[in-house]
Amino acid sequence: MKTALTIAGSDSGGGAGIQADIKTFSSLGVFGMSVITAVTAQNTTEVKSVQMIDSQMIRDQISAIFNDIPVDAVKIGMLGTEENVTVVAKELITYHPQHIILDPVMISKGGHHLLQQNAIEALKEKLLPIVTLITPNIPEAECLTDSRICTIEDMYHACLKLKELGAKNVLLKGGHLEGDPNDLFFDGNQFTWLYGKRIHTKNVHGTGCTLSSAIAAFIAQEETLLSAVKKAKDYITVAIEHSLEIGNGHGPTNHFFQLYERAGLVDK
Ligand SMILES: Nc1ncnc2c1ncn2[C@@H]1O[C@H](COP(=O)(O)OP(=O)(O)OP(=O)(O)O)[C@@H](O)[C@H]1O
Ligand SMILES: Cc1ncc(COP(=O)(O)O)c(N)n1
Repeated sequence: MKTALTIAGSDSGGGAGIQADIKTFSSLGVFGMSVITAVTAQNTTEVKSVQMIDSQMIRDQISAIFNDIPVDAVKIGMLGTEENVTVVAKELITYHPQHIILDPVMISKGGHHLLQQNAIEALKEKLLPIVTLITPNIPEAECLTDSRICTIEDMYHACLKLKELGAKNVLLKGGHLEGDPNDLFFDGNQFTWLYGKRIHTKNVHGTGCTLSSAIAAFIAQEETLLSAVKKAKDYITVAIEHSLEIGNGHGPTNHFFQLYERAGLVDK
């Protein structure tokens, strides 16, 4: 069985972070493992508090896994602090997994900062150049490239700027712009649009986490990067289409639907 590792924060509400990642891995038939970087007290309406895990513990979790279990793909989500960014980059250079997908999580849907300001430079310098793919949303790409992204043209420019910063492949998610959520994939040479249709729902908690984990799961199963990205876009679209009315705020996406579908329990 193929394996995937998520290095991310825990979401007690179960919709984003480690919990969304592991659900995605399982739903896509990949054995999931986790390195927890932070514990958040969170639900569908807010992040109440955050406790960072110290960097020695993060190092220990990473080495425990890599010294025993083959890792076919890594997904990185919330890292929180500069220290965590540095230790994760250092360990990944040591263990050198073949595929690393970086979702540069900065701010939660509710506006809570999940990455300290002084960690952004470290993420750009130490992590961005060593990953296979970075999957920023529009505000994250604006922060990383120090530019405004309002139009399609701006999206192309942001991808080129991320390449200048050392990114090998970019998936710039367009969900935060008006209109349909079209994402732009750039492999350093060619641009490919992944077109979406906006689903009108408030239940979009953890969509970025789910998308990046699905990419990791497909890459672990030996899809090409472009194919993994396309299949992951289909996965998140269905997961949002069937998202769950759980909690009073932004509810989670639905990973179980895929399992029901595979088992022939529902019609597509
Ligand atoms: N309402 C929607 N309908 C259909 N697709 C959507 C919708 N919102 C987002 N998407 C898609 O979901 C994926 C995740 O994008 P999004 O921009 O929500 O990421 P994000 O902001 O990083 O998510 P999060 O921070 O919630 O984890 C992208 O492929 C995006 O196009
Ligand atoms: C632990 C953790 N990781 C990531 C997110 C981003 O998800 P969202 O933007 O939907 O709040 C989150 N809220 N919590």
